[in-house]
Amino acid sequence: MRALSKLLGDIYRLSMPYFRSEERWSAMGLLGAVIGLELAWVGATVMLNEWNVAFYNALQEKDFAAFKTQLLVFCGIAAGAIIVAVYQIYLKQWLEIRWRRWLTRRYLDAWLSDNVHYRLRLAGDMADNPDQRISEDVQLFVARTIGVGVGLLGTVVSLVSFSVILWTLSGPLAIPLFGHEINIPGYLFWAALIYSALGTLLAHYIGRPLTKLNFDQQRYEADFRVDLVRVRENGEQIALLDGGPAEDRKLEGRFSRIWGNFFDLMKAQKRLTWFTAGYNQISTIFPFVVVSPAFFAGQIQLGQLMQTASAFSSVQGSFSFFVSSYVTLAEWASVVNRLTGFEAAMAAAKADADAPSFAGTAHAEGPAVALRGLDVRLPGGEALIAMETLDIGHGERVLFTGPSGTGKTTLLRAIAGIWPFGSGSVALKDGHRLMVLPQKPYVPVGRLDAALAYPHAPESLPKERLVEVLEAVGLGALVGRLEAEEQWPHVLSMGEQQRLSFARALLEMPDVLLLDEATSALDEASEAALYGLIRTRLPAATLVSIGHRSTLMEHHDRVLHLTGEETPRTLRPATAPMFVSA
Ligand SMILES: Nc1ncnc2c1ncn2[C@@H]1O[C@H](COP(=O)(O)OP(=O)(O)OP(=O)(O)O)[C@@H](O)[C@H]1O
Repeated sequence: MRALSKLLGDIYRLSMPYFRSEERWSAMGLLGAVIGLELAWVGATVMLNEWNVAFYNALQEKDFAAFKTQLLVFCGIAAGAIIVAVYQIYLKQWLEIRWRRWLTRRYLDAWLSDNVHYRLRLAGDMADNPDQRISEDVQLFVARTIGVGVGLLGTVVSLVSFSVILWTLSGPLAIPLFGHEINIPGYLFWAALIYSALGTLLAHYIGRPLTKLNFDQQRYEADFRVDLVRVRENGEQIALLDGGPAEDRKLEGRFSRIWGNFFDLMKAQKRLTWFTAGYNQISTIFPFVVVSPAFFAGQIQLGQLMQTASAFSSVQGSFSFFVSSYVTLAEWASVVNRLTGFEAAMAAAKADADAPSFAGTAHAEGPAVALRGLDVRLPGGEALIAMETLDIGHGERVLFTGPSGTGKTTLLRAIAGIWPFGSGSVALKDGHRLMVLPQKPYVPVGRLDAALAYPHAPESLPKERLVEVLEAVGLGALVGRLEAEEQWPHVLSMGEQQRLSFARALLEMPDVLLLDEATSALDEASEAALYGLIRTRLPAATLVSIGHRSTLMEHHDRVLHLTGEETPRTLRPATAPMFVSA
């Protein structure tokens, strides 16, 4: 019971924001129309129920004129029902796609703002496969909420309407007990209620494992898909390493989880189907069994028999809503769980982003970058880097060196404000803009000018400017393909991608530029040319580089070495033989 009220609470929390949003009027209008049509549908079934009396009595009495009239009446009711059915589906889908659009936009905004997507990845398993949650789960949630919600409402209205009819049609049942007669009014209603309540309890008991199995199934499917995409994206490296068989084994392992869980799902569904199929078969005949004694006793005619049986099956059908929709309800519950978990994980990541670990107050006077009391940690809490004070002056060029794995990149992440683990203060001069050039630049698939201008729209920059920076970084040969749509991350060599990254810096003109082995794929002459370009084009920019090459030294004013021995590590002026502090 507690689980049910939690589920209902979660559904309310997930649904309400849309009906309170800026789209609330269209949302409520569409929902109102869908509900109205659902009620009209129930109205049509009530009319059909009444029509049963006249129609079957006409048959029993071989009254051809009445039969013809009733056919016409039927055509009228059926025409109305057809219009209702068509427009109900149409408007339901309209509401569905609008709601999905709104929710998708909301989730995309939340996921992509404040680097929540990156924080979620660092946080690990809290929200697996966000891609699946934003695409499939949102669609399923909206479809199921409208479908089940409106269906449930129709069921309740139908239940009330037909219960009244059934109660009126069913006389009291006299049961002899200890020499007395007990009269049960509306006994047909009670028979339908008991029959359905038993069915519901049994369906719930048998189908209970389905919620968790559905939840797991969606997760395993998504994991499998993500690994397939990784193979596609890293095809070249896998081919060079001859990693096909290894990927095959891994994917097979992934699929075996789908396979194993699906078998459990099949078994659970089979057990439930044994029950629901049997239950549905009995349901077609059960009303006649209950009503027929009155017919054979001559108390009612065929028309009344048909009307009563149809009212009985409507009441019993309404009561059995839970039995017939158990699989859908189980799927809905697991989607609600997944979205609730996703929202909670995003909210936690957003709260972390609002109180960043390394936030410092921007200063009006002082160095370009000021680090104070830095304590950078790993996600598990282990100390990585500790540093009391480091000031980097305006226009200064500093090189961080140190053995691999000592934490240079993580330090840069902390300075850039995306690393959430640790404490301390990183402050920039007021109004200064910071940009990072990573070792492996992100190059989106699509047009080259979009990759170059990223994250801005290419139209926001004059084409001559794009051409000019492309030529400046030595990619002049690509000018003719600026508007070509290609798989640029696969087409461009790593060195060319690093050049593209420098071109972005020329467009962006940041005040502080962090370069994380940003020239590692280039020859020394090209590296010197690109650093020279930054020096001439961005003479006032403060540079913080990470690198292992000794040739980098000549492009920097100061070298700081991250020691590899002790933990937490700290930056000291370089004394290692390879580097001499400038
Ligand atoms: N997301 C993460 N989760 C767990 N550990 C991490 C994560 N990112 C980095 N680390 C660990 O932090 C340590 C420092 O990594 P980092 O990439 O900062 O080193 P680095 O000095 O830049 O290395 P390299 O010179 O090889 O690029 C490594 O031991 C790494 O395994």
